[in-house]
Amino acid sequence: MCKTPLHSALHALPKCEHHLHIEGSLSPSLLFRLAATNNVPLPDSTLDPSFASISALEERYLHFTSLNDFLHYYFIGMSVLITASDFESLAYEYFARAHADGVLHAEIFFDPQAHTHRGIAYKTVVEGLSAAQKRAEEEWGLTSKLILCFLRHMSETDADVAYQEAVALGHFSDGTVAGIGLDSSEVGFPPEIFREVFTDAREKGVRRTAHAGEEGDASYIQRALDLCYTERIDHGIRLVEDEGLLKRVAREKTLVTMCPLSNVRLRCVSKVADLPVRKFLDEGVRFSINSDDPAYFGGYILDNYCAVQEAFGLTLGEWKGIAEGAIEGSWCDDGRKKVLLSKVAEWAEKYKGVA
Ligand SMILES: Nc1ncnc2[nH]cnc12
Ligand SMILES: [Zn+2]
Repeated sequence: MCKTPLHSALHALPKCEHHLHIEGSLSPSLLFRLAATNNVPLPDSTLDPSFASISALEERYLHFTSLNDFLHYYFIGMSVLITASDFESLAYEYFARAHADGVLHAEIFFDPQAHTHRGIAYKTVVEGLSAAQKRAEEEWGLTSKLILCFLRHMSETDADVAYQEAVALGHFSDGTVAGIGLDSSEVGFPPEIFREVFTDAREKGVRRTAHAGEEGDASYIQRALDLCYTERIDHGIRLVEDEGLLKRVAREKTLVTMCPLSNVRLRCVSKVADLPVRKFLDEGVRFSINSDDPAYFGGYILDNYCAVQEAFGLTLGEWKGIAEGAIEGSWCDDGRKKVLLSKVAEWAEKYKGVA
């Protein structure tokens, strides 16, 4: 339990999560269990002692030095996911945890190329994730969307193969997949490499987002917006380096999906208090708070909310505004948004006077 006196109010606050890599919710214990069940060899622990035990791997996750250092473990980790049922269990466990943290709507990333390149069919991945989404909605009323992410360290041709597979299966037109995103190593892989696929997505009415301004400078954000027509920016913390761009993002109400604990673990900032939360609030930048890869970064969404509260001491009114902005920036329909907004209003009424 975190130390903030607002803990129960933050717990009860109706939340939307927009920045969650489902493969990043694979805990070391599940990783070892699936490696054994599926007979997937893990790296030799004489070469990398992190793989000697669950606790050794957990300990290693405390010391990432950069995004690329983390990605090395992230891609090894997901190699244990083989069957549709593995993907279903992974996503169902994430939804259970998100529900317990007060998430009512989640938009989750998946990395199809990381699976197809090791022989796991795109259809297998989506079948498992969709089954979990259905169960989460039936059991808890937790609505969700899938966002197909392209790995930016791979070519645009490779991204297009993944994209065309989803198009051919009708996954964008039938709503199985709501949108596309861009993740993996940022610096040296600017968004415009993928402009053709993003342009096609825009023409087809497919929603678009991209990681930008995590390790890359503010120009990555500007290029994602102008050359890939992204409607959201994932991370976006380096927006503060370009005052004009920041004002534009505020004016255009572009949602920035922040991930505080991730930014500290990957050393983008040294502490949560160094993130531009106060600046974004003062300038009217719309943002949500998210967990990114919770099994790797030491916390799920509520831990991230609490970390922000401990660092910035926000008021209930400010949290209400953040929650409303997160709903407005979601990709669910207007009916669902209305329901979510009314729950935030009920929350504000219930907790008024607490702080
Ligand atoms: N924080 C992050 N940045 C870029 N790519 C990712 N893939 C998973 N987590 C990521
Ligand atoms: Zn991310």
